[in-house]
Amino acid sequence: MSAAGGPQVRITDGALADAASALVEKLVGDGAASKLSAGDPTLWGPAAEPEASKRLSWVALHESSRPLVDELAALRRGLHDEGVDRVVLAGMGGSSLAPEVICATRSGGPVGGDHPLVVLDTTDPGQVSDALAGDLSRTVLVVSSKSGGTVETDSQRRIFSQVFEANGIDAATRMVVVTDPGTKLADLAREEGYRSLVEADPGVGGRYSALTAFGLVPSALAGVDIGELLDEAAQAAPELARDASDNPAIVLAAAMAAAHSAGAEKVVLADTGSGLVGFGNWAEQLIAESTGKQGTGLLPVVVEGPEAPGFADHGPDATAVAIGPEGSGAQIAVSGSLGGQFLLWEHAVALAGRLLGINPFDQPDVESAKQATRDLLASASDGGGSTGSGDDTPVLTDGPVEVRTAGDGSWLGTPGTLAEAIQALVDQTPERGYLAIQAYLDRLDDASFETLRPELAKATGLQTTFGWGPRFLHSTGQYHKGGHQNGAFLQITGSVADDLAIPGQPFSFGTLEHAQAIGDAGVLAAPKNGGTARPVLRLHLADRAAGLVALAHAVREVGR
Ligand SMILES: O=P(O)(O)OC[C@H]1O[C@H](O)[C@H](O)[C@@H](O)[C@@H]1O
Repeated sequence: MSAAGGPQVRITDGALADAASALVEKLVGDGAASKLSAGDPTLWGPAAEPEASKRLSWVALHESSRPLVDELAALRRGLHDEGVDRVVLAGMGGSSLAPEVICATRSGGPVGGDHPLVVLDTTDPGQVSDALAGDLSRTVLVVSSKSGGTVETDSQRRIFSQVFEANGIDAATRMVVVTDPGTKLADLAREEGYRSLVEADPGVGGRYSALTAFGLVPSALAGVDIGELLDEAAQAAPELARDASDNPAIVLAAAMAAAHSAGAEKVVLADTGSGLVGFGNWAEQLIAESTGKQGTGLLPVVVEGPEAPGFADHGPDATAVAIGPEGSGAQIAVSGSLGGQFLLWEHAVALAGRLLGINPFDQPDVESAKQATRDLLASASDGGGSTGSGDDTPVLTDGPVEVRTAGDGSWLGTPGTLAEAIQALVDQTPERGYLAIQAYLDRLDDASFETLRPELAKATGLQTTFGWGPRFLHSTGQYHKGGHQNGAFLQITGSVADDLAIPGQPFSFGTLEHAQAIGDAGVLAAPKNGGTARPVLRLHLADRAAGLVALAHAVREVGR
């Protein structure tokens, strides 16, 4: 039995438990759990070994991150002594998802609470402006990037720096950098004399970095007791290292892999009262980016709760996973403390990678969308501002919504209305496929767009994901491009009322956001590995609020 208080995994579906048992025994027999906990890089085969040998330090972070507890407490005290207590985090994917969950969970909710953290993981000009409009006299900017070269993070740093100075604040005193040793960002932090440079453990990839400086620096500055978080992980670690059939990581890995073998590649995640806030948004990067490659993988579908469409009523292509107590409809229930669940899911996904036969530490398709964006920006600055092919004539304009496709859009035909266009996309979705809504908007001011996910899932019976762009590019984007090629994509962009220049760059935030959307749409639509092109419907909203109303009405007319 698992130790009391440690993470727990229960397969509540008898057929799935039976199917998983052979894989449980295989992992136990291979000694996979103890090898993983000892940092053995051979578990994923010879091709993955070079990468794996640089990516396994996360198994011991509950010990190696300890020195950060006192170091960060001192940094926080220094800032507080100067009245600086508003923490803004500039970072994408693995550099922001964990601290967002940590701060929201320890505050008891996503907004406000005892440990507020403003997470800036966007290029949407409105959302960037709102972050800049807070009380700058009390603000510290944590600039987090493992590679040190992520364009969103660099752009956010540039504009904060400019606006601090414009307000008479010495920007260098308000910048805390988290990055790997030797990056350009580390050099910059030294040259500019930034307040603090925290070099992270380079032996940990972004999505496994919750308990490195990437997860801990913003959380500690926001006042979270990070020692307690490490204690929770330390309590779970011995459980996860056991080569035993009740090791929760083995059970979870075996269940996900057995479901995958049976054709259920979607993992539907619903919180059933775990007390963890937004945990699914962290887990989805770990699952999607680790497994979604070479035309295979597990697609995480984060839903609003156990009553949401796609959870209890899912079809044979999905497995319902409760984060929290098991409830009706769940086939797997996962519970435990926040630190314990971080470590549990990391172990389980790494072990599932072994069972699926993929390397869980690379992300081979993420770069393609970044390159497409760079190409578009380069042609825009040559050609005077337009982002090129993305500004082509709409196939249809229905009220506030302009309708376009990407790649070979012949599947769309000549729709007469927005509803007909969405219906055409749904009709293109393969049997057991999925729909992905990708909204390049302001995830705070435009939060109501999230209601489109359950509406579309209900109307079509298809598993449906929702991602905010460009945030999802660093999370589920790998799966959408490299995983099972059975997705259909509904991309939404919106008009920008007040664009913002990016200091020192030839493009603005609005241009960058637009180029990211068009760049990714082109990559999604392009046929991969000899496969066929995938449908991408691009909707541009000339008016965001009116566009949402039009979309909501259109979705109600859709069916399957
Ligand atoms: O931390 P950074 O180097 O800025 O990277 C942020 C994110 O960028 C990419 O999209 C990777 O695929 C992610 O795994 C990573 O978390």
